[in-house]
Amino acid sequence: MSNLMYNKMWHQTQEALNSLLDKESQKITEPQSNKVIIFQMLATFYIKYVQIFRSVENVYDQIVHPQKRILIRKILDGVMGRILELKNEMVELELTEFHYFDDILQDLKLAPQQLDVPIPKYFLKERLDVIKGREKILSWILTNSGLQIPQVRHTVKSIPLEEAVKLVQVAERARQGRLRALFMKQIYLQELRAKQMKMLGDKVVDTSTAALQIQKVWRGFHQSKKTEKEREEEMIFLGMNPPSIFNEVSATIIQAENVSRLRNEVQIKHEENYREALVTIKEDLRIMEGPDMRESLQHQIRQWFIECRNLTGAFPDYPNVEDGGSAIIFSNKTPEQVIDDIIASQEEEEKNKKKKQSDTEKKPKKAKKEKEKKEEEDEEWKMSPSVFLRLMEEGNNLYKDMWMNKDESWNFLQDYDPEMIKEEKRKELELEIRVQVDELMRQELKNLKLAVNREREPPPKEGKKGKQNKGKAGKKRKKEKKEKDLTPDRTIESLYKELVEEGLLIQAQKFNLSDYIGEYSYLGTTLRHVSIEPMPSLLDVRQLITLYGILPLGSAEVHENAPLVKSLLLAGPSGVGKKMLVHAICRETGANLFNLSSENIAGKYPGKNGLQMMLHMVFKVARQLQPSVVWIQDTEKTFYKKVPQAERLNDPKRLKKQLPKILKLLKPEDRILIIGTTKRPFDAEIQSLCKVYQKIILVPRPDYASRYVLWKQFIQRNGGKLTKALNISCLAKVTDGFTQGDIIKVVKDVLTERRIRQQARKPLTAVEFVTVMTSMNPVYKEEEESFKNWYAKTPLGRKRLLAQMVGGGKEKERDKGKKKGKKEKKKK
Ligand SMILES: Nc1ncnc2c1ncn2[C@@H]1O[C@H](COP(=O)(O)OP(=O)(O)OP(=O)(O)O)[C@@H](O)[C@H]1O
Repeated sequence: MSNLMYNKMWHQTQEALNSLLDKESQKITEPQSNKVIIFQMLATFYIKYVQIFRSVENVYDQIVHPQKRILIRKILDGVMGRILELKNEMVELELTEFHYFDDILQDLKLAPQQLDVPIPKYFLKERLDVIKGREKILSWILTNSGLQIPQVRHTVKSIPLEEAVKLVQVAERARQGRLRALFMKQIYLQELRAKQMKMLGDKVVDTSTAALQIQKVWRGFHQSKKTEKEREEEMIFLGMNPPSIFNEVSATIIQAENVSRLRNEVQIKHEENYREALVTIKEDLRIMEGPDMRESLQHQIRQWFIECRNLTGAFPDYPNVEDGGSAIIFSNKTPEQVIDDIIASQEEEEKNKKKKQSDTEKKPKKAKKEKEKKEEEDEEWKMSPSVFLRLMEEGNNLYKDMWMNKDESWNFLQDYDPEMIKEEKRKELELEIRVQVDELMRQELKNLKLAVNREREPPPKEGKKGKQNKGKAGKKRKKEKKEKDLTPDRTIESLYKELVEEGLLIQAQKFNLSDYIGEYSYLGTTLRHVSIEPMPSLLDVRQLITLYGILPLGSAEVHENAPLVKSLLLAGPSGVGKKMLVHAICRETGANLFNLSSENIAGKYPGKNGLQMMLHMVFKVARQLQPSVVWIQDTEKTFYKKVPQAERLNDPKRLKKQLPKILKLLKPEDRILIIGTTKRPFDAEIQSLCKVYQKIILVPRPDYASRYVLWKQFIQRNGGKLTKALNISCLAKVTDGFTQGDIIKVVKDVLTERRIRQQARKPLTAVEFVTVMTSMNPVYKEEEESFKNWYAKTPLGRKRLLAQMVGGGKEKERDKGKKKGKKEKKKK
């Protein structure tokens, strides 16, 4: 697409954002008490923000104007953060991590695919060099230390020469044998035909009957082929079968991809031009306008000296550098105003002191009143204050002021706008020159005072300042003491190397989140209406991973200001893709992957001090080279109720006491996520487990729809061909209870190289897969139930159960609320 098109897209998105911001600011102030209406409102905002996010992300990825990109990035981060804030609101309101919007999607005429939260491409694109460099270093260390996992390759075995000759001989004789057999067959057939001719030659042949016979057979054959073809065409026409070009990538898409790649190159070039221009334009301005600026500043300040003396009879005191120098005088204020301001601020300080004293006396009474107020407010729901709304509003205002009506007819190539840089740099330059001028003028004032008034400068109050500084430094030192650096003399590189060699820092596998296949749950809301808690679909899980894992790790702005998620627990049966999701998070954000699984740390860094050193090293490197993921596989072992005899030697509970301490030390600016995965959460002490893991995601086994997609994709990826003989729907139905891991294994077992070659003659059938699958164990209902029961004991699960029990008629109310809403809509 062209520059014009992307500009148009941006303007449209801004318009949509503007109206959404207006609506939100109206709704936020209205207190609400009906939970159904609140949820509908939150969900609608959420969906609309996701739409805006999708298009802003696309625009940011493709627009080439460097100054526009700075603003769009700001808005993009704002929208991302707002989505997370709204999600958090919904979780607190509905007391569940999974939300279903199918009814709202229907109202808004949107497809479920449009609700997919995209992963901004800039997460990787803007750090590509760093990530690639780190990958290289990692694999270099791994190969040097002999830890590199051998890549799955067909190894070539060397054999002795004699054996090799024998092999070639056998193959050659077989080839000759096959040729000879073919030759013999031809001779035999020739002889047979000759014999038959001899026998027939005696009979009188009726050529017309023979022709008729041949015609009959041929016409039958021809017609059957034709009918088959027509039937196929009809099925395609009716949309029952995909057209033959369905799987081919069209030329238009290839061209579009090329164009977007080219645009990325232009983007980088414009970015470089812009960065160069920032320096050159400033230097030019310094040469061209600097002297004038300096003179006019000096003139202004001198004027101020004289005016002040005329008004007050004495020269003024020059403002300190810490107060902003002469800049505070000329911020559209007269000297009297400045003096008045100083007097007013002194009075205010005294008032504040008095207030504080009286406050401490009144505090108990106030606290009581506040409590009562809070209780009242609790009944009426109000949106929590948002950081990102302000950010988006700032961005939106900037857009309106600068870009909305800008004439860009001169800028066909969409390179930087020099005038805007000049404006920005002029301010910077003025500030710089002002500092120099202040220094000069301070001296001049001193001389003036000496010459005219014979005054002497009062000595600077060093004593006070010195004391203040000391106090501050003292406080800081106290804070620093809390986080002791156990490795002050070591470089990050050496720590990194050691962690890799110890197997604590591992290479993330190359999985993208889009590789995690699944289908949407289309019945979520319907099931909830009839009081059945739907099992989340795989794509719901994928969505949560994006929201809680990828977006905050990818963007520092979002991580610092959005509701903070420090730890995440993925619980589910074996083979549902928990490991895959962890690797995908690292892959999508370019994060380092630390493996602190109990099996991996067993025997490493022994003793209490050793453990502390290990954790210190891991989190020091994780912090410095953020974003990072700290993965604890089979995390239930860390929180075992009772350690099994066989595992006692490993001391799996080593991390139990340390984890809460580590979590406390993680600050919003540390982009580190602790992820635990478990297939047996019921073996762990639930309280301590839930204390460590802030968010718990139950990863389910695939439902019918997901299994259908999984079978199809896995078979195709492994070289299988889908024909009418292979009934995927039947396969998906029969394999209820089996996980993705099982399905992959079966597909790989069935689709051997030989079987793939045979497909042309012998198409694949469902029975082949089912036969292999019978030897596997599915996830039994009991296991699934125990997962659900366990989840009901987690804090969020318990809260939800309680809420359901308290508001037994909640679902009815919901229906009523919905009906009410619909009626109101109709009235309108
Ligand atoms: N939704 C999915 N789409 C595609 N592949 C998947 C999906 N889910 C799982 N897989 C594949 O299934 C296999 C098993 O997944 P994985 O090892 O991540 O499961 P797990 O839940 O961590 O198992 P365990 O608990 O036994 O360690 C992997 O090869 C993974 O790539």
